[in-house]
Amino acid sequence: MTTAKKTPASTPQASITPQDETPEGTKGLKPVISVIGTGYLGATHAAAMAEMGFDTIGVDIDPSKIEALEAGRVPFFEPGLPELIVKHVGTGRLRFTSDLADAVATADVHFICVGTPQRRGSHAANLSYVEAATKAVAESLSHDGIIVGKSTVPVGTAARLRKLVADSKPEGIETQVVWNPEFLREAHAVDDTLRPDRIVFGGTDAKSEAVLREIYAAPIATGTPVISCDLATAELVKVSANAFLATKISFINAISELCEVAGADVRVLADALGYDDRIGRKFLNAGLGFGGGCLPKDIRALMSRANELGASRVVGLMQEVDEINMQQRQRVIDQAIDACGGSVLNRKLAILGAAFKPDTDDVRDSPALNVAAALHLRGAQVLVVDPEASQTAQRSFPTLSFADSLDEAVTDADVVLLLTEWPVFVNADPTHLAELAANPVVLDARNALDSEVWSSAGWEVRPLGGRTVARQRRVLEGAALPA
Ligand SMILES: NC(=O)c1ccc[n+]([C@@H]2O[C@H](COP(=O)([O-])OP(=O)(O)OC[C@H]3O[C@@H](n4cnc5c(N)ncnc54)[C@H](O)[C@@H]3O)[C@@H](O)[C@H]2O)c1
Ligand SMILES: O=c1ccn([C@@H]2O[C@H](COP(=O)(O)OP(=O)(O)O[C@H]3O[C@H](CO)[C@@H](O)[C@H](O)[C@H]3O)[C@@H](O)[C@H]2O)c(=O)[nH]1
Repeated sequence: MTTAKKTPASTPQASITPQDETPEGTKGLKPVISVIGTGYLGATHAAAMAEMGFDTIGVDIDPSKIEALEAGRVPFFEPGLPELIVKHVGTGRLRFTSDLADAVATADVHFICVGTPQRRGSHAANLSYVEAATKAVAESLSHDGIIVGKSTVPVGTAARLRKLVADSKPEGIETQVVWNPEFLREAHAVDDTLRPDRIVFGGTDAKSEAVLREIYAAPIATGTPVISCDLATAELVKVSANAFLATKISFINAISELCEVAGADVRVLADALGYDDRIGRKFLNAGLGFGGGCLPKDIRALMSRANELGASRVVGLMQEVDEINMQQRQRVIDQAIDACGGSVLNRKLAILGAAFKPDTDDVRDSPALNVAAALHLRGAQVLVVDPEASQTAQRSFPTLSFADSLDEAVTDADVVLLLTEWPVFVNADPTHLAELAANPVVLDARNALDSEVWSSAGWEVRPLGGRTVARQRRVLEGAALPA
């Protein structure tokens, strides 16, 4: 390690430390940082490290990603990231390479940001990328350094990686594997990285703790809590956070089903729950449910790992959360069939949204595309529109048809399905769209439309788990609730 000048005497215990208790020990040369894997997480982390003042080298095995990033182009859509990358490629503080050995030889702290997708044919996480990247870093070490895992991994992974590193590193080189899980959300990645809610360090000793505190000095100085704990706790904090968020969404979706049959309005209910600050309103939007590259695979990896470790209650809980989530997709498919009078065969369906959520082009496990593909397979003429994700969606679902504009998608549609609540859809002029559609029926699978406004413009609005305006009026006028 080229940077730490002084080593504090004691190893920190699990703690939440306020900003002004940063340990001594890293004053001097700034550590140079390598970031292994420059996808959604790694590219953002590398840019944020440069923004925090560190010379940073991003590494990826995908040469097309490196070529794009070196030229200041971000190979995916993430608001604010291109500006940050261009800025720091420009300042010379940030560079990208396919040469991992060169990056590791230059850097002191190596962040592992490669993917941990769901393993084929299993709920478990595929750890082959993390293992390969960590081993490659260990083998390439030419001076002491710290290996910092950021990828989301099942509990116990980091301890195994420590052994792998010990077996792979050159003789005489000192290194340590610690875990620093990442909580950024796509579409808010830059802000979440520069201004995180909390920072978790797992398995640090005094020296690595001091180096990490120096790296995160800027957010720590603004009061961001730092939680230092053992490796297993750090790994589990990350997975538990995603499990809790997924549970919150499936909870409200289960309640939405009850709202639908009882004639209640899930949006009003969620607002009322949200006023209780023990509950909070966030992640209580009922609808098509969660997708993306994190929540679905992380709850499944948790189920798999908990099962291995014999923690059966977590397995049961996550199984239910997953089932409720997947059932939401089926509910929308059933509603579309119902809205078409019993069959979607040869009916024209406008699908608004392909990304797993707004403000991203990520279509990994996208509920919208899942529904679009299922309806396409049932013989519907499906036309998908998305402001940013058409290209990524087309690559994953080449048999689906894509429109260039909202108007094109809605023209002559028998039913419109709002599946991803992009503002450009939610704020569209319903009067204009009603003139284009063959049938002004909209399935609001994200409960995002103003049903009064759309109804006034002539649309029949069918929300998922809420009441239609007509139904609200009937209820207000004293009509009996459905049995
Ligand atoms: N996407 C998010 O919002 C987010 C947020 C927090 C945590 N995470 C976690 O971060 C990890 C990465 O997720 P992501 O969404 O960025 O995935 P991603 O697929 O977008 O990026 C992973 C990158 O790693 C590269 N890679 C694979 N093996 C490599 C190797 N040996 N050397 C160098 N590069 C290699 C791939 O080419 C790819 O570019 C996952 O564990 C994920 O769960 C993701
Ligand atoms: O009330 C809500 C909120 C979200 N969603 C859906 O939930 C999914 C996930 O949304 P979000 O969590 O915003 O997106 P991600 O970018 O996948 O971020 C999650 O996954 C990341 C990767 O682990 C973590 O770092 C983040 O903290 C965690 O929020 C999306 O399909 C949303 O449409 C709902 O259905 N209802």
